[in-house]
Amino acid sequence: MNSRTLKRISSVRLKARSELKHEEWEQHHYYYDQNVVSCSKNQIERIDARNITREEFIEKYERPAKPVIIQHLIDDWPAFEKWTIEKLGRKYRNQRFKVGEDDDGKSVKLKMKYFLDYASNNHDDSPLYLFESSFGEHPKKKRLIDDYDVPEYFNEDLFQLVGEHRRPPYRWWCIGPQRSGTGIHIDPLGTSAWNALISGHKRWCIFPPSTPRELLKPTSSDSPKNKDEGITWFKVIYPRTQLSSWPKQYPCLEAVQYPGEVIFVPGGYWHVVLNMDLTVAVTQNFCSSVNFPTVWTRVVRSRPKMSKKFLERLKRRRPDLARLTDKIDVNDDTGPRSDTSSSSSSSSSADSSPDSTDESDTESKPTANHQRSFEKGDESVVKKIRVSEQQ
Ligand SMILES: O=C(O)CCC(=O)C(=O)O
Ligand SMILES: [Fe+2]
Repeated sequence: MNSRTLKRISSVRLKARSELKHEEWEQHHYYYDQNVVSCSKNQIERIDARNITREEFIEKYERPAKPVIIQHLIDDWPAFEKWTIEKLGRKYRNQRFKVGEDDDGKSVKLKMKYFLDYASNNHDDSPLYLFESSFGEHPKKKRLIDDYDVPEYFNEDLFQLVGEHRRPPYRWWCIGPQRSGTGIHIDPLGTSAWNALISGHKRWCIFPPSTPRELLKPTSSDSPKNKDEGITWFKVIYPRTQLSSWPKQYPCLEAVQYPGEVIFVPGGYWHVVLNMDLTVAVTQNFCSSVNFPTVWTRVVRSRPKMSKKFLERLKRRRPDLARLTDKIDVNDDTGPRSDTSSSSSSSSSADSSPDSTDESDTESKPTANHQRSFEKGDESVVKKIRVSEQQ
């Protein structure tokens, strides 16, 4: 790393992971372990988008909530030419991108030129991950939007109805150094996701929604300072999933995602990701008419203000779904869960007035580097929900 990069990285590391001392970034020597960034499993079904219509995809994969890797869905994206590391380094050289959050939940940003130097030249156990959701609102960074299109399979996007400024964050542009990743989680608000890989390789493990979180989540005793990192999961939990004693009803679906492939993660599924080499990807979460009942329940509970606006817009634009909300019991807990319930009591006291404010504004995608704030925000949301349920 060049000395300017080193200087910027030291400062960013301190802000993004204040719990780690300088030498602790490399304490496990994962850089020297090729095993964790290798994988020969291929347990997620693959399909070829050229032979499957949107309607077939919805009936065969989205409605039955089947994780699947889709080939040839994004072959015509300009991103394959535009998002090479060299071109990104030139076009966005001095633009600052989010690589984490500080202890107050504020974005920690780094210029592209420093991040790319760091990405290819660090020995960190779980490197910083560039994970940017606000590129659409930025004069220069918004050019990224021209380089891809939402695939037809996923083009129903009901949160659009509430407006760009009111809707929860929904798209992330990501550059992941080797060994960076996303710890085990379920995506927010019951939404489903697609994740399109432009370059590099991602190792995925996916588990059914019913899998108990206690089985899947590393604890502080597993790894005091790194329990939420993707690589920690692969080191600590993954080996257990491969034993004959692992419960058969919670199968681990493991696969490598190759460049050009899109993975579909249905709402409610647990997933964990490790970047096996330097990756460039874009991912979006969505609410469609298929996952609407679950998402509606989650929105009413954790974003009451937004749910009112959403219903108002649905009445005009999707009266069928607006009518459906009358039949959904938002207190019914049998539906897919979130990964929010926790025995941890680390969150500060949350007030119990779910109708006065939306509670989960802090709920976001749990990248390794902002997982802590996701947990914090989420914890308080859960507490508030529990309080409101008891009332
Ligand atoms: O690191 C990744 O590519 C996975 C991201 C993910 O699952 C998420 O953002 O919810
Ligand atoms: Fe996710």
